[in-house]
Amino acid sequence: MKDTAEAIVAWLREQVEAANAKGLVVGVSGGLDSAVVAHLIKRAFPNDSLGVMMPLKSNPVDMEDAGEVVESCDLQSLTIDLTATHETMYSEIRKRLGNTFNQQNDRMADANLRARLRMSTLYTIATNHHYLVVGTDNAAEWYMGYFTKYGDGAADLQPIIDLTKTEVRELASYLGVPSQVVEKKPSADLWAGQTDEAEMGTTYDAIDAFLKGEPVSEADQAIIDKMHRNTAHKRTIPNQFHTKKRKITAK
Ligand SMILES: Nc1ncnc2c1ncn2[C@@H]1O[C@H](COP(=O)(O)OP(=O)(O)OC[C@H]2O[C@@H]([n+]3cccc(C(=O)O)c3)[C@H](O)[C@@H]2O)[C@@H](O)[C@H]1O
Ligand SMILES: Nc1ncnc2c1ncn2[C@@H]1O[C@H](COP(=O)(O)OP(=O)(O)OP(=O)(O)O)[C@@H](O)[C@H]1O
Ligand SMILES: [Mg+2]
Repeated sequence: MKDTAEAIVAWLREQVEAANAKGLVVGVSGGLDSAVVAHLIKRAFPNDSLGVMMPLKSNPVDMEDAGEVVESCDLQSLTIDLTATHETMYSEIRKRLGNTFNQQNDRMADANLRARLRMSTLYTIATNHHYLVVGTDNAAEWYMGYFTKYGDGAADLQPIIDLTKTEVRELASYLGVPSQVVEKKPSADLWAGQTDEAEMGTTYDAIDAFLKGEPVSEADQAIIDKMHRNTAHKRTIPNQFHTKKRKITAK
């Protein structure tokens, strides 16, 4: 894992230099993926890296773990509680939707707004510091489209996107991420009790096996194929309509 860590750190430095930026910022949730990215950005930019904790009715244990993550790599950090912001915005939207508000989609709409408020917060800070926003998607999440479009899926750089969840865990141990975070069940923490595997209906072991070209059960394969197909739109730029009448071509 030493080579992997060093290669990612070198790449992060190159990317920041190429963008004429000064450093890097990441959201730190107390989960595994952001813990790894927190350690990597600290290694890349010891004096120009920042971790942002953004509780939003979050499980207090996760925010305690996030605190231990930034301590474990001595990353500069700040906490911005988004609970009140989210409540104000979501209740205003609900009120204005009136009787067109769809109760069935309530939980997901609420959840995705959380991810997009975190994204907006990180970009506001990035602009302030002239930093780039670092994403935390791993290969399994990316392939499955298991992220909020323009929420946690939105970032300037994606340093761990070709690592399986197992590899992310190995890298975390190598980097010195606190053991309770390395061992924690992956969760988006967008609602109480949420876990990635329960929501997706398959396991990271199965997704990782599939990504490595190993056989998986028919049931797992069907879920993986379906989620990948249904989320193709998240991995591309938006479909564009081009009128042929005008001579402007913006690529
Ligand atoms: N074919 C298509 N072409 C173009 N756009 C299309 C589309 N189908 C949907 N869309 C658009 O995409 C939207 C749906 O996508 P999106 O908004 O992402 O929402 P969606 O995929 O429905 O939900 C996000 C999923 O990611 C999970 N998540 C989110 C955040 C963090 C984490 C984590 O692991 O920490 C996990 C979350 O639990 C949930 O399962 C639609 O509302 C629509 O606007
Ligand atoms: N409370 C939070 N504070 C700051 N950032 C957050 C918070 N919740 C989510 N995020 C950001 O959203 C990203 C996506 O969450 P996700 O759950 O996939 O990753 P994780 O929590 O780091 O790891 P795991 O998938 O193992 O739970 C996080 O990596 C982090 O950057
Ligand atoms: Mg998480």
